[in-house]
Amino acid sequence: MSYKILISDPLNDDGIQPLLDRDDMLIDIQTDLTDEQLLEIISNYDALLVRSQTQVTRELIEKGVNLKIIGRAGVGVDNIDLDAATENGIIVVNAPNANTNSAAEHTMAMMMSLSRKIPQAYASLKSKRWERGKFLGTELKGKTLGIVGLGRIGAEVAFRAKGQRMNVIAFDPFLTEEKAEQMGVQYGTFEEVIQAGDFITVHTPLLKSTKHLINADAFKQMKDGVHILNCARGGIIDEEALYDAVVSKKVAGAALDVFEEEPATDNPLLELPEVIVTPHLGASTVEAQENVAVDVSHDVIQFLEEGSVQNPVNLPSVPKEILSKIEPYFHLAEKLGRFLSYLTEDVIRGVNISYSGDLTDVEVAPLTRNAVRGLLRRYHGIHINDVNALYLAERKDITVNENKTMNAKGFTNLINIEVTTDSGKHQVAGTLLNGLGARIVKVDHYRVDVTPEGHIVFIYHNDQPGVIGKMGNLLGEHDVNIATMQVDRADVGGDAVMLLKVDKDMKEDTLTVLEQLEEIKAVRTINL
Ligand SMILES: NC(=O)c1ccc[n+]([C@@H]2O[C@H](COP(=O)([O-])OP(=O)(O)OC[C@H]3O[C@@H](n4cnc5c(N)ncnc54)[C@H](O)[C@@H]3O)[C@@H](O)[C@H]2O)c1
Ligand SMILES: O=C(O)CC[C@@H](O)C(=O)O
Repeated sequence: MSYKILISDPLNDDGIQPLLDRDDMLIDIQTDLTDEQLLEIISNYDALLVRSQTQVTRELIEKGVNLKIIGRAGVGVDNIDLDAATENGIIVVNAPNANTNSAAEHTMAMMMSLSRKIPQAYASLKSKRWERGKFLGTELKGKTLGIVGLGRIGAEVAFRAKGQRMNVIAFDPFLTEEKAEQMGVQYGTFEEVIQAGDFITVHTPLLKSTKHLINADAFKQMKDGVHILNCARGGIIDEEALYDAVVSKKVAGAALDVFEEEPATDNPLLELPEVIVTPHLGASTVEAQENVAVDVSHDVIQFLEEGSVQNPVNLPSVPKEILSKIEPYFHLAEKLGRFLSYLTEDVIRGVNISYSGDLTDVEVAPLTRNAVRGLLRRYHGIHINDVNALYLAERKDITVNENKTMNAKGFTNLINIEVTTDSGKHQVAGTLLNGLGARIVKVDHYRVDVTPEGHIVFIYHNDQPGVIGKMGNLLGEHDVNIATMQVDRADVGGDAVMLLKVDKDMKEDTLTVLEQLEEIKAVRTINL
């Protein structure tokens, strides 16, 4: 199997070497494509790798009918329509740790440039002027740095600012007073941080909730002569409000690496001498560019080969040690879901998945995704996967619940899936037997013992003499070879089931003949 990978933004050559080294991956580097050209060719590719230039829109994703993975060589994924990727079952990965250091260093470089007016002084002397009186700076030592967003980069900036002997106060919705104390920073609310800062730097993602977080009202609350930094994302600061605050001298200076619209060559803020700028260079170091490209390349290879990734954006990541514990159950969960999908012909309203025994100790969400994938696979074919399984269930108004119980009914581990339909409930349970692999051990209320693979005929019938022989003869006449047969019943003479493993999928006419037998209530042919 070979894969085609399109790289549509410039990525570091050494970083993509792991991809270039592969004989089974065809790498196409085309960094000058227009949007139209990209739309035309995207269906040829299994993977797309971008930085922040390529706009990965819904239209592009929908045209990318063969796309399986989108890799963002960097942190921010605001150039990728994540909902569209999830809906289309495409995993998005990024490189969240690879440029943290560079972005933090860039923030510090901007802060020092801002405090000592280095860009302005540089421009002045380069135009042959010697203006020593014009560029009076301010020390960082003893000043308060307000950090909004104390994630990876915010925390690195805090650490470096303390090295400059600044006082650091930070706000982040996930920051507790204890954590702040451990990090040696003062804990504050958003208002406390913006009111206390001599310098204020933002390090949040751009979200609906952070768009224009720093707006006219926020500027009003700040100290006079405050310095503002944004090396995170354009749009976190309201640029019009910043412009007014600089002109009115409320803000003494601002350092911006990112802008609401990029490239930002026409931005009015460029006219203001107090505003220093770089063209989105936070991650532009040799090290960061190599790191981000290496990280996404590895995830693309790992995903195409094994179906797992280190840095998923639209799927919760599972730590390696947990993954190794639950991986053996992936197949079982998917097969149980698949088995169940054949038991009911009615619209499924709800799914309840119980995990017991050894499974009570582990994170089971990935198993739930696999079970739902199996359940819906009959209706969505290959278009359903881990990424969109829960989304597609939700779109079909199917409620998915998972729970854990101690009672594994004598097994060391047990997964029980129950579906509710308008006409009733069906359930199937399975286990991993030590050394013997996966087994389905219960279907509805009946005990069975069957490996979840191959062709199965499941028959609901009346418990009465002669049924088994009749069925065997009839299948023989229709050239159906029975590999194994199991029966169980609710009560003597009551409801009963028969589970047959057969060598090949049963033909439609055989099924019709079976269904016409008066002892038979229903027949399900199941292909696992
Ligand atoms: N300039 C560049 O080239 C460059 C390079 C790398 C990253 N970035 C950007 O820097 C930003 C931070 O990246 P990171 O890796 O540290 O991300 P991160 O996810 O580690 O940290 C973001 C933090 O923001 C916090 N947050 C979210 N909403 C908030 C709010 N309303 N108020 C306060 N805090 C809030 C989150 O809780 C989180 O701790 C992102 O926008 C990223 O895209 C820019
Ligand atoms: O690709 C880039 O250089 C931008 C990177 C940066 O903004 C990020 O979010 O990682």
